[in-house]
Amino acid sequence: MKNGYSIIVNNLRKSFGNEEVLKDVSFKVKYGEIIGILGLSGAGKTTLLRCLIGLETPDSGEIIIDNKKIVFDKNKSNNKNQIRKKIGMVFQQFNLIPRTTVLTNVLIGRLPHINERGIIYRIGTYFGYFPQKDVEIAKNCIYKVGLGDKINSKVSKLSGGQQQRVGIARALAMEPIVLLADEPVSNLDPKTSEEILGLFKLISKNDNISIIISLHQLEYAKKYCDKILGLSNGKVVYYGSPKNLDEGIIKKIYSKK
Ligand SMILES: Nc1ncnc2c1ncn2[C@@H]1O[C@H](COP(=O)(O)OP(=O)(O)OP(=O)(O)O)[C@@H](O)[C@H]1O
Repeated sequence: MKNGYSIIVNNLRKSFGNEEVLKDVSFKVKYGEIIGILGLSGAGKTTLLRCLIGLETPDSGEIIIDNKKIVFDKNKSNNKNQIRKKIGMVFQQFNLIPRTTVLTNVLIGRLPHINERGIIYRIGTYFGYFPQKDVEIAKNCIYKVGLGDKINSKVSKLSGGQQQRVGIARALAMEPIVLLADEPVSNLDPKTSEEILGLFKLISKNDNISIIISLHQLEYAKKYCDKILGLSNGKVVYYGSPKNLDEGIIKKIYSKK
């Protein structure tokens, strides 16, 4: 089991035009830790997650994932794709292919690994052929999220909570060391939201995967996260245990300034 930090972020800055959205953001995440990002709408939560997965290029600062620094410079050798394979993403809108089966959706999470094996494998997946080894990994992930009886069901026939479980299984099929989830429960009712957050917690502990979740509900963050990252106007105003969150800190997180 890996110890130490899966992600280290140092002095990250990101602007869009004249608006500086991330202002000197620094934090470290241990393997197996679950982090909740809290902040007002527009605080920079999504931008931070997008920087971590390489969808946005920071203006300056450092991101180290699994002890490897991400190279942002377009002119230098780019290791972004290698790093990206270590990070799975779970979306608010699930981002699944509704007319296909749970298994097919989860197998998509295997593509970065399969494509790496060469053009023949890549063509195979295009025609729906997936190596048995990858099918087994995908099935295991489906069992892990509690959908063992739905492997061949169409995603469109599943409830919202079940669809989000498929999204989690697809991210797990990448065999990541970090899972990022951007408001993964905003489209779910309270009971289902808690089930999904409970599943994240279980995965982080059982599989030693770090999970970073942006959340709008303070109560959920307190109940399910090991640490809270409070972002206000692009700045980290709190990083620590939910136990130490007091009224003053909560006010700071949810203030505009
Ligand atoms: N691609 C972009 N181009 C220009 N501005 C952007 C872009 N992406 C985000 N922004 C701006 O950056 C700021 C932070 O946005 P971000 O989506 O990161 O906030 P958030 O905390 O995730 O908000 P929410 O809780 O509403 O999702 C906002 O002012 C937003 O308009």
